[in-house]
Amino acid sequence: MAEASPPCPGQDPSVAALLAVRPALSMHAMDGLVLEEVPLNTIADALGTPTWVMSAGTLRARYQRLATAFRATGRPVSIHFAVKANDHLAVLRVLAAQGAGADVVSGGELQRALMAGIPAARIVFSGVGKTMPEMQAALRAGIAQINVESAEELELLSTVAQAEGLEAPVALRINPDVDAGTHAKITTGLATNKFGIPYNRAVDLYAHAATLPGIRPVGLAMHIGSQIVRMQPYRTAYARLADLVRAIRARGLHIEALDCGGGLGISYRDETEGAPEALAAAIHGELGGLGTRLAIEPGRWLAGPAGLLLSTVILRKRGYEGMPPFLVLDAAMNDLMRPSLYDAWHGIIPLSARDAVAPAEQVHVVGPVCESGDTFGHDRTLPHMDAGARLALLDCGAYGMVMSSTYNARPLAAQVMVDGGHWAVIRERQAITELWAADSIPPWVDETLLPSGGGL
Ligand SMILES: Cc1ncc(COP(=O)(O)O)c(C=O)c1O
Ligand SMILES: N[C@@H](CCCC[NH3+])C(=O)O
Repeated sequence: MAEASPPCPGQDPSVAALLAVRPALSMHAMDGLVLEEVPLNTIADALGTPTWVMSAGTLRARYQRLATAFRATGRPVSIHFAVKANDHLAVLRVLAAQGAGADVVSGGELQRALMAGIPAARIVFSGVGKTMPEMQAALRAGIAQINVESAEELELLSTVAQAEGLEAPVALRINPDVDAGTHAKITTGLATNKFGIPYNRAVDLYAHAATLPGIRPVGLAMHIGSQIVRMQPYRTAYARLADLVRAIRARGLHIEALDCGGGLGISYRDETEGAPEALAAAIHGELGGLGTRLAIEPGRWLAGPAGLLLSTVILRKRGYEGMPPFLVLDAAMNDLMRPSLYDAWHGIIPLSARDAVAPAEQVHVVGPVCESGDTFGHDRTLPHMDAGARLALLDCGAYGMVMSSTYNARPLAAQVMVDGGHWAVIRERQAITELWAADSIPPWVDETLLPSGGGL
């Protein structure tokens, strides 16, 4: 439940502490907060706020650290970026150029991954409710593997594959009933979660899969949750996976692939980040001797620290006497949903060097949406900021812009990618007219407007 624990007032990491562990960010006297080599004020001046910013250099560096950690074990894994974390084509292209494949959970994500240039042979398809058209699209594209999450889905896939005259390479996603020790809303490997096939039914279902027309069972998959920073849950889950491989082989069945899922956590506040080297050791230790191909599906660890959300303080609002003031931002829960949904903590750094060294004070940081849950943090200790001050919300590269909505008729924010000293808009701010462009008023709705006469 790491993220659910409320931050202790007065104990937030300082700006200097946040910067110390984020190598792509630095504070400069004149330019203020700089990402790679680009002053973030330059972007905010040009585009306004709220605006998302992704660092291509950070994506590459993190991919390389992950790949290197696994190569060092002598058993490289195939890395499938979890597209749900950030599905922007530019992000996918940067990772694809490093060698990443993709883990997709919908027909839309499959199309995005293909559009970004990720080869079908490097795509796996997870998800608890794939539709027949989605299965059809995956088979026609010739993706590497479909991770099947139930006996019912297996039957459906067999029907689709036969109709297509194709064979589906299948891994059964197992629910190991292991507590990943993460927030209740982002755990996926417990018996009470909807994901995966009960552990004790896996071997029989694998044997059954081998008899189904159109199905070629190739392996097993597992994903126990997200924002996992301790290795023990992984080790327990992978030990169960190894038991299943041995049991499947004892039945004389062929198994060649293990997908170890994603979930590696990052340091939002002051948690110790999940180390790729430790994950590689856990996978190597539990599964390395089985002679199968190995894959992982990281999302947050690769993309989270690569993204920021720039925002401006609309106003400082005084509350009751003796209570902290409210900093009302122009970003809101419709942009970054994680704090409202999971009580998630995101670091906040002013863009101006002068603001960054202002005396610290306690504030509530909120958005303008009409929900009390529209908050980025209660009792946060931040350098004093006045109306008009700009700031960056940190570690928003995963599950940030992909979870945005237009609630309260707020257009989706612009997106930028930074690479060294370059920056470019990678998605324009949504125009307000796009919000109702697909609306229509049925002809049977009375179109005659009452003459104004009443009203306020
Ligand atoms: C099947 C599957 N794989 C991979 C991921 C990526 O998880 P994370 O972003 O925590 O690495 C998820 C999301 O939790 C998932 O559901
Ligand atoms: N969206 C979640 C994680 C869920 C991962 C997908 N199963 C987050 O922001 O942390």
